[in-house]
Amino acid sequence: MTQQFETIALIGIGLIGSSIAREIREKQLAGTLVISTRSEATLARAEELGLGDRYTLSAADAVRGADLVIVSVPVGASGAVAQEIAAHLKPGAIVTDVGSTKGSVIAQMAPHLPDTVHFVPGHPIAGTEHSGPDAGFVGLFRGRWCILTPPAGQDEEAIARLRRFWETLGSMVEEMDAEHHDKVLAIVSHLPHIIAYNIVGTADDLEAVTESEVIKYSASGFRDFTRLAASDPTMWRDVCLHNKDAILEMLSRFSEDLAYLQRAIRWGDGDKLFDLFTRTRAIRRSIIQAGQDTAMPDFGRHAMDQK
Ligand SMILES: NC(=O)C1=CN([C@@H]2O[C@H](COP(=O)(O)OP(=O)(O)OC[C@H]3O[C@@H](n4cnc5c(N)ncnc54)[C@H](O)[C@@H]3O)[C@@H](O)[C@H]2O)C=CC1
Ligand SMILES: O=C(O)C(=O)Cc1ccc(O)cc1
Repeated sequence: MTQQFETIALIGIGLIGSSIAREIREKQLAGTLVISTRSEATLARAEELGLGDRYTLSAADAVRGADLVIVSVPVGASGAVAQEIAAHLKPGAIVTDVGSTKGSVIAQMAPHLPDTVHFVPGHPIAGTEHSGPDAGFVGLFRGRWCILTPPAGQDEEAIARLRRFWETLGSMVEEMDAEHHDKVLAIVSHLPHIIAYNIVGTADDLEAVTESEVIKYSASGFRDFTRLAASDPTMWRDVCLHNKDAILEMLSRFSEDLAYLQRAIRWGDGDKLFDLFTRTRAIRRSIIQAGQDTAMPDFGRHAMDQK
């Protein structure tokens, strides 16, 4: 493959950062790949794994001379990273991130970044419940969406270069505004994780009563929840704190619908239950039939946007 950037700096080398690093190396997308993270042990591990060409604990040092800077840290740390790198960025550099929330990352980073760089926030909708540099792998982004949320008026060439980068990693790229991103992701990604954390927590509380039955009889439905509930606590604490409004809005809709379901069960209203379960089964089947089980569902932009 052809080199796309002379120097790429990766700040943060966990699941996402190290997956990107492996792709860059395999596809030879950078002349030089510089890796930075704040923990000495993680940086040493990245070096052992041979993920980059140069390693440094200083994010400021890492971005000097870089044409593309990718920030891959928990969203709550993005402001501090932006502040640290701002004065050392090369004019004309593209600065991006991979954070699961976009409004908050933009609010934290943009005020620090100089006008001489192109800020194009991004979010690959691909991941696992694992974290750290060992968890990454080539192919994570293949066939997955990557959403870019550039501010209005951002340099088109910078957006096009970043789009091409993600497409080279196998992603399908879509652009949308940060507010819409945060609402869509609240329902398709953030709520499922919160519900998983909650149901596993509830089962854990019940375990005192049922002894070890929760583990013993856990069927695949419960096991699926435990996978999501094993996701990184720092990352998901930050997602909850940094997409608060959209998550609370979706949680309140969810609670209303759950109360409807609860009432149907209480009053033995089998028709209501059957109708809902039939509708949801059709949604799953249509996704599978269209071969789009990796695609972002179109939840209807207008419905999502109205409060
Ligand atoms: N895990 C997932 O499935 C996905 C995560 N994301 C987003 O990607 C970002 C990174 O997540 P993961 O790679 O999963 O996390 P991770 O926990 O595997 O890695 C985070 C990395 O950031 C470093 N770090 C933490 N605070 C830092 C700071 N202040 N300065 C410099 N480095 C710092 C850690 O040492 C580690 O190298 C998060 O913003 C997350 O929301 C996006 C898509 C999927
Ligand atoms: O592990 C899973 O099922 C995920 O949902 C991964 C994931 C987690 C966070 C994101 O922002 C995007 C994807």
